[in-house]
Amino acid sequence: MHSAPSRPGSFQPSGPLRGTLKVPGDKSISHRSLMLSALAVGESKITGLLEGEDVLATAAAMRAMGAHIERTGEGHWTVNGVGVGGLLQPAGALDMGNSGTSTRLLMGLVASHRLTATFIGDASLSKRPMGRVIDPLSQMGAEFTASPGGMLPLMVRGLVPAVPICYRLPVASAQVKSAVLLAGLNIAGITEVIEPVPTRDHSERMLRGFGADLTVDVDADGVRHIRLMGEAELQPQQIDVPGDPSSAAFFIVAALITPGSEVTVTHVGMNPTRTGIYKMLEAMGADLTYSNAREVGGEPVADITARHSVLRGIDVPADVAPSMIDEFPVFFVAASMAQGRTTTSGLDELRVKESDRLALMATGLKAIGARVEEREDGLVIDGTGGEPLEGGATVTSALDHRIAMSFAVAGQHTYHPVTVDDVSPIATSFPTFESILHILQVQH
Ligand SMILES: O=C(O)C1=C[C@@H](OP(=O)(O)O)[C@@H](O)[C@H](O)C1
Ligand SMILES: C=C(OP(=O)(O)O)C(=O)O
Repeated sequence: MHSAPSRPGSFQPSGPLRGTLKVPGDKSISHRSLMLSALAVGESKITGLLEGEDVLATAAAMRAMGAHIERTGEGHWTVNGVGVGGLLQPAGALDMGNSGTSTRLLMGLVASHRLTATFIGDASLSKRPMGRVIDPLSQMGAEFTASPGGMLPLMVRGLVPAVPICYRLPVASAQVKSAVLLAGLNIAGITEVIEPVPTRDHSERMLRGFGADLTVDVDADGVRHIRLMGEAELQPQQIDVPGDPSSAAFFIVAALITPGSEVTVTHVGMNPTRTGIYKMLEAMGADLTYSNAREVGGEPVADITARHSVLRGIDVPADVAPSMIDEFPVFFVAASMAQGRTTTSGLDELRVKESDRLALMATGLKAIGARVEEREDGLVIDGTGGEPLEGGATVTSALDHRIAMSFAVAGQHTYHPVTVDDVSPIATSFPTFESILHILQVQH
């Protein structure tokens, strides 16, 4: 799916960043809205859908399994679903491109349907661990033939009727949680996921919104017990997808590090399981203000304004990690220009994303003059105190959109341009990133 040719990008400061912008729809919510709409009987309408390559991979897969999915305008999509249990045998392999979320959630859906599906992906996705979903889905009765190390390409043979399980997550992962819950939709009885560390809860919110019988209880130790009653009947919905807080974070950090900047991002999802980046930036002294707080389709939303701020280094508590898991690359950029030391830990998961994000960020930041120590589970960064970084180097993005965008942001406050060897992966989650950055640069 990530088929755009490789293309380098050069980023350099052009003075303050100014303006008001909207970022595309939330990637996690976009995937889920297509999947659940495809499992409802009748017509759902989605607005604000992210039209990035990852979400288009999900749309193509749901079509291949029988859903009628149509784009009716920019971000406007109509889905006629097949009903829970109604997915059909796809004719060919499902190409997941670069998208871990598509792969793991769809493996869950397929696991409890009477069909066999082969999942393939790009070079990055083919190195990512799928054992974490193969384990619980095998307990439910699905059969897997995977490449060595539990990787793609892999084949799933679903089972009907499959077996409901109670599964305690061994790793803090919303994708694993969601895979088990989505499998549970077509299994009689209660499927339970025990979540010791909270992760993004979009699946729970949206399953309930579609009419599933799902409860969440938090026990005395703060552990979440999520129970879903199977053989659910989902009702079609109208979904307005909020702007992606992970995408917004790039422009918020760009404004914070670039002197004279003031940027407002409107309609940003403020689900507390996603806002760790904003809390940590505020702890560093960031001037952020929130306005127009409201609720859209069961998710909190607000406008965020960021003004240039001299940030102070902090110790990021390890338990904040899940609520900012995709924002660490750009957070490291902010830390590299802060006053004093920033320490992060508990970030082993960053090594199994689209790239090894700890290694790539440490190498790239050092190449452009930052002081970074790479530890096994985090980075320790001594910032410049608000001074620009040196720049003047080419960094590697390794099929990782967030690495590419993070270095584009770093290039807003350097003495010499920052070159990213390949910016094409940005299209997986944020196809309009470069054009928005350009607009902010020229609106002085
Ligand atoms: O469920 C989701 O939509 C996602 C969960 C996270 O992955 P993990 O579940 O692997 O932590 C995140 O990194 C990814 O971008 C999207
Ligand atoms: C990790 C990410 O996505 P995925 O797992 O869906 O590839 C991401 O978008 O940063």
